[in-house]
Amino acid sequence: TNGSAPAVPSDQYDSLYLSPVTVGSSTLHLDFDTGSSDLWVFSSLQAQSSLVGHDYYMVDPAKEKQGYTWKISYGDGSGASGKVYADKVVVGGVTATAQAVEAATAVSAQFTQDVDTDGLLGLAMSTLNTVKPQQQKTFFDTVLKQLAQPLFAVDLKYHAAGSYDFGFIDKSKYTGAINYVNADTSKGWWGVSATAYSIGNASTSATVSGILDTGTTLLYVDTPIVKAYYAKVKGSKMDNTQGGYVFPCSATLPDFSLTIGGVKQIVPGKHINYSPTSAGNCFGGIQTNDGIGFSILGDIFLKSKYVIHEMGSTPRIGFAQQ
Ligand SMILES: Cc1nn(C)c(C)c1CC(=O)Nc1ccccn1
Repeated sequence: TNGSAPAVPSDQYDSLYLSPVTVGSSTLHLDFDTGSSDLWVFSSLQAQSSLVGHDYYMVDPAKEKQGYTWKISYGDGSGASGKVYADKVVVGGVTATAQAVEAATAVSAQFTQDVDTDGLLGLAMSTLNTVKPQQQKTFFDTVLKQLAQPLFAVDLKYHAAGSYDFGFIDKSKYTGAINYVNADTSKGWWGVSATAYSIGNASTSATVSGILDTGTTLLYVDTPIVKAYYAKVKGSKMDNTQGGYVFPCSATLPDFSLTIGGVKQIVPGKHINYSPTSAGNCFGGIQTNDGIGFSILGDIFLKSKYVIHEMGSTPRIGFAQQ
């Protein structure tokens, strides 16, 4: 069986995208995350005060995987932990009958405060799954064999609802050719490399290695590239109190592109105006990766493309223009 689930922006700035998932007998709204590999949910194991505003998973003790635990921390300092259950998970009509469902007992403030997000559904390699004593499969790995093709496609949109397709490529969702490159999955992520970047119509040769990450809002690249980009934005500055580069909301932002597999993958300048700040300027969608040693191609990069993640004998990534 193949299937498709909507990806709805959680707010007016596309901070994250939420997809409806049936977990046991509840429908939760999860953030599908190609940068991690745990399916975790807000649950009845948590204090009631943490559940206000959230939909949550009503655990059934009979389904608990006794003695199993999980604990995840993300690069931005957020995290969660809890216990593990085996239950039915349905995404767009695709059913995993005994999927490892990681029920939270504790979650960090970033997640508790975001009342729209009821958990995450990881879509990176299962080698990054945090469950102990036995690592568990992602939803995609669990259903892989029942899909017509071993792939899922990501169609995030700018200030609009997109979708995640499982098992098939939807020709109505892209124009032109799909450009495929091999994925570097050696670190558990969907890794890609670019051979150049461009700001406006000026191109610079450089190696930009990064991971595709639907669970990250912005596009994080090496500091020299960030500086070169905002040098082209009048009135822009690094604002440490806001935590990144800001600029006048009236500024014209140049397009940015990464050349992957010989093809320029363009991020329209308009997409790089992420949101207004509390200080009356606007926060940039391109920010520094703080020397973590790789780039994070988050939603700002992804929302102009249809991106196929194919787990064949050689994992591949396909890029097409929306
Ligand atoms: C924002 C960021 N900074 N640094 C160093 C990294 C690695 C990130 C990406 C990140 O943490 N993404 C995330 C956060 C919560 C849930 C899912 N993905």
